[in-house]
Amino acid sequence: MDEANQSYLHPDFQKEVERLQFTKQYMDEILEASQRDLRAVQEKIKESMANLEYIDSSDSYINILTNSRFFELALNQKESLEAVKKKPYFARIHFQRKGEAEELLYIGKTSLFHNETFEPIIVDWRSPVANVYYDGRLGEITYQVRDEEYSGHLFSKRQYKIEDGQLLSFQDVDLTTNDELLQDALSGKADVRLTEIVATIQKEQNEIIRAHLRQPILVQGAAGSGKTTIALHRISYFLYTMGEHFNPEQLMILAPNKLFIDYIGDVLPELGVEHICQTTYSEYVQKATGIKLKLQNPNEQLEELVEGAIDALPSFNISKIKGSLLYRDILDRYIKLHEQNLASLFDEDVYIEKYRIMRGSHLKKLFLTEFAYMPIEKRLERIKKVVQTEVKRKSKAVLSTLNARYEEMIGKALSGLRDPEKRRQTVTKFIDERDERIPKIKEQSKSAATAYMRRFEKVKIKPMYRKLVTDRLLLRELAPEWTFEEQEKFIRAHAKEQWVLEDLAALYYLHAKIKGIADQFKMRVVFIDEVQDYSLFQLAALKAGLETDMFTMVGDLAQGIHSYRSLTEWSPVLELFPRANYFTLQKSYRTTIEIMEIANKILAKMDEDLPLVEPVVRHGNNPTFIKCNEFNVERIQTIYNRIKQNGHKSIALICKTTKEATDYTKLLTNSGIDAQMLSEESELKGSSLLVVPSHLAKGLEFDAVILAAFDIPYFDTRIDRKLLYVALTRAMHELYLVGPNEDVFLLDSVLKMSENS
Ligand SMILES: Nc1ncnc2c1ncn2[C@@H]1O[C@H](COP(=O)(O)OP(=O)(O)OP(=O)(O)O)[C@@H](O)[C@H]1O
Repeated sequence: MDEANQSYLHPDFQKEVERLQFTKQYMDEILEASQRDLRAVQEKIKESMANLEYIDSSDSYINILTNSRFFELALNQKESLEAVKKKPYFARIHFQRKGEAEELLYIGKTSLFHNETFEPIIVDWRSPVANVYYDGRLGEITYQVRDEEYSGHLFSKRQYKIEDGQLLSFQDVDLTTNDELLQDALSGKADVRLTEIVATIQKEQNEIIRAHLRQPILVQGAAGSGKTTIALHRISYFLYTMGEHFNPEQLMILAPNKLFIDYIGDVLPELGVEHICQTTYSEYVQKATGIKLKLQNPNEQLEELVEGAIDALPSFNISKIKGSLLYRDILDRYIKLHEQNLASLFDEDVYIEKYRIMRGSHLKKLFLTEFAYMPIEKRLERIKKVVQTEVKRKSKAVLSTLNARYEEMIGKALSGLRDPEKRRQTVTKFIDERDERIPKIKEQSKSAATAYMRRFEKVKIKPMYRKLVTDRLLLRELAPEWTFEEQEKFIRAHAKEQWVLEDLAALYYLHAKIKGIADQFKMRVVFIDEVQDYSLFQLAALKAGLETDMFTMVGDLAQGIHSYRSLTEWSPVLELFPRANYFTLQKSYRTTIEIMEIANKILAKMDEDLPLVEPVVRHGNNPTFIKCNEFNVERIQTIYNRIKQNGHKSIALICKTTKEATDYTKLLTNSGIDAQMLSEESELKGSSLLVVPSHLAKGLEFDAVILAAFDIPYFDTRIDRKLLYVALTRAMHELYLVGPNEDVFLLDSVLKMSENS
């Protein structure tokens, strides 16, 4: 029997039970107190936090109070509080900070402090000292709090299994012990959606979660290495550490599709993250630019390629070109041209009546130089303000000079002209002239700026872009790198007005450079999952529009099924983000050793030189090949039932294309099987057999996967190898391959044959 299972025999067991009891009781007290007298408790907590800076990262009472989320929960959400009460902490460290007394710190999902003794009852997993738990080593250690280094001694780490508020067992861990909590977490997971992993975050994952928050990061991580999970934990850590200084609405996660947002939907609230923006690139761009587009299905092209086993794409591949930095350069030239056209309109000066108020050349200089850091139309708005101010100031001067001059002329006429009739006539003439000019000047001064600026018409981005892709002469001027034939091909491809995903970066970039991104869409921090499916220009456009490089990007080149239009290597991304820290993750936490062995065979066939994935030690059934010449509902049902009997809940039938998925779903449902075809708009339900086109399976995971290939086998092409690899790596526990032979899965006879075959 292992240590954890006999922990009730441990001399500390009773003490640990009492500690849990005490914690829960204290939580109840806080809950009651918070409801009784909110203000008084707040004050007390403020006082008591004053000396605990090194435990939480906060630098003020207010922050500490914010960090004590437990208290907030107590105030607002009884339900969440109950959830925390069921499992107040998952680990304990026995730690001595240099120069301080030894402490036992209990680590949980939220912090809780004693408001009289000032002692931490639970320390938040995101707090600096909790890093000691994740960092791995026992003995002398150091940790950082706001760039300052602290040192101390870590005597022991203990992990707890607590369920429904009851202590089941605990285990002391060091580097030599098998991480039981992790094993448990990996084998017992049967959720359709992703979950939080705070209790079992591994050292290399922790390094990414806590990597410098003011620097971009790029992670190349194997399938199932926890990229998505880590990105979400980093968001939680980021918001916790930034505290009130950061508005969560300015943080954006970009996910591949709506389905994926649903898939990760549970984790963020579990991690105390709220109000952040979760969207897709396409949705974000359309909102930020205010341009509504009917986009062609971005997977159509992929499906055409995989159905036809097309491997060699033309060298002038429009999708790829639209994602390149050369395309950005072409747009830059286009913007420059537009800028020059506008600049030439400044050749005229600003006048009121015959008085020159401002020189056009000065305004032109403002436009092209001083204000050049702003988007074009923002510059024009600023220039209008400059003109308005100047008109106001100068028109006052003009008026007072004119008034004075007329006064003088009238005075001279009165005193200098002897003939009364002539005097009267002259004076009247001056008065009439003055009375006519002055109001006119006043009137003109009100509208002079607007009248001058009228020549600068605002552009509409969509037609402006459409002109670029359809106007031969313009393209000749702006894309001299392309041959005549390439230019013609490009123009022909756009004869019909059709919008594709690849146009979004261009539209966003034009909008950003000409109109600027409105504040509510100006995210300060961006998290991108599946970043290998982005083009360099998509990333560059976003970076330019948001004017920040604060991106956390995670992806896997081995899963780059859209590489015909997106990234194939990381080096250009690192050039685009020169401040970025680059990390790699090689271990897979999702799949069993047996499944990973098969997936690694496909990985080894890829052109990219990616190292094989190391599965975390966890065994399962051998993947099974079931020979079947055509799709057979009964066979699928037998496998489905077998998997269910094995106790697994989330089960997917992965097909190569959408068409196959649609056909098979029909066949299954017609035979009374509860099958649901997944689409980008679906909501995830765990109860049925999910039929999933391979491209849509990316990012998701299932207890068991049945991979079917009949009509369209996986070809030995670049894209198909990746699609197949994605499909194989979705399975956590069981994998079945159903098809006429193993070749359709690019495998030779390495699989165990099913007894039923
Ligand atoms: N430290 C951990 N403790 C427990 N479970 C973990 C840990 N790390 C990852 N996992 C689990 O491994 C699975 C894979 O994680 P995740 O989906 O985040 O990986 P990924 O790298 O994004 O995968 P993919 O690239 O294939 O989409 C999830 O079930 C996650 O909960």
